[in-house]
Amino acid sequence: MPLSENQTPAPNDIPQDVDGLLRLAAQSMFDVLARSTEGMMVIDRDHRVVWISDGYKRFLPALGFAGEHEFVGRPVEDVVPNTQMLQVLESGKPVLVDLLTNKAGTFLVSRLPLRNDAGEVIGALGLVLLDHPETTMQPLIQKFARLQQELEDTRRQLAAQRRPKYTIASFIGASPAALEVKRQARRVAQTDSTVLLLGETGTGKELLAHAIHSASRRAHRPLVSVNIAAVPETLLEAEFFGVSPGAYTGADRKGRDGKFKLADGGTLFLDEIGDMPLALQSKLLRVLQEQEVEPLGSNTVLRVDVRVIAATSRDLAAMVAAGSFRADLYYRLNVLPIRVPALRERLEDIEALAEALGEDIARRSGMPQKLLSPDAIEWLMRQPWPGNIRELRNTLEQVSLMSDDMQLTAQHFEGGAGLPTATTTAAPATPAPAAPAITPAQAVAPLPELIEALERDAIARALQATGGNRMAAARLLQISRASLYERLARWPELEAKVQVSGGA
Ligand SMILES: Nc1ncnc2c1ncn2[C@@H]1O[C@H](COP(=O)(O)OP(=O)(O)OP(=O)(O)O)[C@@H](O)[C@H]1O
Repeated sequence: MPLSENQTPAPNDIPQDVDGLLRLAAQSMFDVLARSTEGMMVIDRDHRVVWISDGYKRFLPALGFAGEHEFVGRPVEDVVPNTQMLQVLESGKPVLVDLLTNKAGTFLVSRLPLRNDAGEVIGALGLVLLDHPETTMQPLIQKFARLQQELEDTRRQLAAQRRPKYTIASFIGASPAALEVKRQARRVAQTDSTVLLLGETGTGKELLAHAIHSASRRAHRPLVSVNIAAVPETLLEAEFFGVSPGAYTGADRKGRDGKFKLADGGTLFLDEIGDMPLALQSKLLRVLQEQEVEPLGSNTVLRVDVRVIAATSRDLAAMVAAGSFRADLYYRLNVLPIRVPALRERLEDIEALAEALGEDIARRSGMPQKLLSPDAIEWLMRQPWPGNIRELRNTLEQVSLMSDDMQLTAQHFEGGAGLPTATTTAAPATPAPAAPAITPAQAVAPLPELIEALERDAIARALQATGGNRMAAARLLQISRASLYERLARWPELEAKVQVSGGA
């Protein structure tokens, strides 16, 4: 029915020949492209060149052809080196932008499949969008090159940070106990098994983990560390296994690789494994057994090749007995245990350690290295060092910085700040009895008061031993960081002993 003048046609009624319009659009587009691009060609389903545009003809001499008659009619792969037109014929998928380089130059090209009404691929269309894109696309290429350079620099910096800081020779000491540790470290470095480093705080477990990694076949791959005690429990799972894109909104929207993925091909150092929450222990066990991780919010698994070195200052066997550490994980970790001796078990190493630590302190502070008199060495050997080498280092650093003298004697240490936690006259085999926290006069007092005095005193000593480092002090006391913080809040006078930066 004809429309009256003031009637607007409903979209469905458009009395147009849509097919005809589309054909026209295709034809116009073809003509525009044939004229405005650098060149165009069509091949049939037998990959023969059936047509080239006028623009394309100027490439023929560079491709080695005198004229169109030598080129058209021949298989495209015979006349255009490196062509990818056959792949488009085979896959039926367009390649919208690609770079093609051959003896005629480098070109920015597009390739589109041509289909008949039944949808079958009956040929392909090739477009040369830009001739010598290296000059025409210079600004874009420069920007791309700059971004690539920045990415490369960042990768290099990250690799440098992940490079092992220590080798086995960095573990100073020639005592039988130290030599035995180094022998075991060298031996386990040859294997790919899980290593468990057991020892008190500050004995050099982290140093050994780096050393084992750098002596292993994985040395050229990353060493990634996670201090389990330092990561809030709620974030640990994402930290370990990563987050798949879209699992969360906000900062993690794009997804994030977990430490296992980052350590792929290398080593993962799990410090303070004893602080691992029970729920995560079973997941860690699965990863150790299967070498597969499942990022949060994803239902695919990633294969990883990671060697785990775990460390703890806690008594894992006792934790297993108490039910706070899974027995199966403990056995899995305990394949190659190395017990790192306390400093008081290898007092003969103190001189060499003090020398090496003194050199490092001087280098870092920019001041000349101080000499230690024989009586200073003897004094150092008489201390119990509950904070081990970290405590020895803190003491040396504080006494060196407090004095202008070039030689440090026992007197400097006896009167200096940062004294070790207890002084005895004979070299002890076990920690020396500390000065009593409770005097005889207080000895008969309400039990809660006595316990509180003992606790306060123990915390003060631990903070002193660790140079005010709260995390190390909590480890030394074998209490959680949270309970140390709670006690520090209760006894503000102890806060004065906390390092400004070492609170961790
Ligand atoms: N044998 C050693 N030779 C030289 N320096 C050492 C040695 N052992 C430890 N150190 C130094 O002592 C400090 C503490 O060592 P490290 O962090 O490896 O101990 P840790 O056992 O991992 O301690 P924590 O359990 O508290 O994390 C570091 O500065 C380390 O370089």
